[in-house]
Amino acid sequence: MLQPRKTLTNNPNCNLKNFRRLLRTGSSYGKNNGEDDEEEPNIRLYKSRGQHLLTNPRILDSIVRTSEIKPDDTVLEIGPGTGNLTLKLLEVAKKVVAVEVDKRMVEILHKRVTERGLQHRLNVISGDALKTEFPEFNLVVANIPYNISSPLLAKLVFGAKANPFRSATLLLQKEFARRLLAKPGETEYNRLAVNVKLMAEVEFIMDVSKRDFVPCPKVDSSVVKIYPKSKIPDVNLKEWWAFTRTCFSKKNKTLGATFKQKKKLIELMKLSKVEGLCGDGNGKCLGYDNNGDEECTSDMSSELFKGKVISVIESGGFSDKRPSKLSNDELLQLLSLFNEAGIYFHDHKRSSNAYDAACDDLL
Ligand SMILES: C[S@@+](CC[C@H](N)C(=O)[O-])C[C@H]1O[C@@H](n2cnc3c(N)ncnc32)[C@H](O)[C@@H]1O
Repeated sequence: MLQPRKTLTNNPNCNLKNFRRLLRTGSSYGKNNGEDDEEEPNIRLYKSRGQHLLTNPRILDSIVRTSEIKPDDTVLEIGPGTGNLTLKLLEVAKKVVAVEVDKRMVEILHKRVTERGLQHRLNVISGDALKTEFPEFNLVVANIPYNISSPLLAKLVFGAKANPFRSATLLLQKEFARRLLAKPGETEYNRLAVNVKLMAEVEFIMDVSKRDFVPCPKVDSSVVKIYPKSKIPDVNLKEWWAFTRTCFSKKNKTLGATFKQKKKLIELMKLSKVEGLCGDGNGKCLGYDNNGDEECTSDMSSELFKGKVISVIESGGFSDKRPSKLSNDELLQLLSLFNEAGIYFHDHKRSSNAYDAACDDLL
């Protein structure tokens, strides 16, 4: 069940002067030119739905400017809320497709857009953006609900082949944005960065203060711009996700140490097709007992497999390297060496579509 916020003013960092005005959900912030003065019904905002409305017109304008919208663009907006950003998008785009899960927001949005006579340019989809099949669009601009950042990003960047778009200008939680922007060797560099960088370039645009939202969230935000790559490395994505999950389970451990773990080796051995081993994925002899505790004495498959894995890592000079310091090119090279040796990471018996796997896994 959705838990409404008990109070919207309990954060001392909130700008209370603007807060009162902004309880009328469509109101603008700071200097008002009168355009947004119409009375809006009060609305209870839900934290569980990430309902923090961006209300500073200067930031809204910067986002629109940064997005470089052309007059014939169809913009996808996830979570339009009461339409503060939508109205600005409608001024410059040919069309806006807005996906909003909260029916109350949809109602307010329709009302505000109709009052400005812009309804013919807006297509509102009432539903969950993660479950909705997006109609055609060529640009994304959105202040998204932060609780769906990871799966939504996966849906956009891994879906870009089917749904190509020029760029996505997104307002994200600052820490999340930092991770997306992180380079190998930086503390924030993790699997999310690695997976997104496979498909897209990420550019930092600006930081946004928590005081620019109503209600005021606990965290600051950043705007980033994501550009899907025109040339994507030729790699099996499911295999890539499973491989990066293994590598980044302990991102600061050396790969030599990670791949010597008995449990990890057993998992890999079940999925791999390495010649000369009896543990060939048929569940017969895996070299260890079912718990992975006791070594099987009937054959030396597990030892052979371990030797194979180690020789692959050594052949590429990866034994002492740590995933947190590897570039995507290096990771791709290692995965390719593994696959060439018949060592696989993805469980092909696990049925999942590409998005589901990415959404489960991206972080
Ligand atoms: C951070 S608010 C942004 C509102 C507005 N764009 C703004 O900038 O003021 C996020 C919006 O996303 C909506 N939302 C939350 N989860 C959603 C989902 N799964 N699919 C679509 N919209 C969602 C919320 O109801 C809310 O209106």
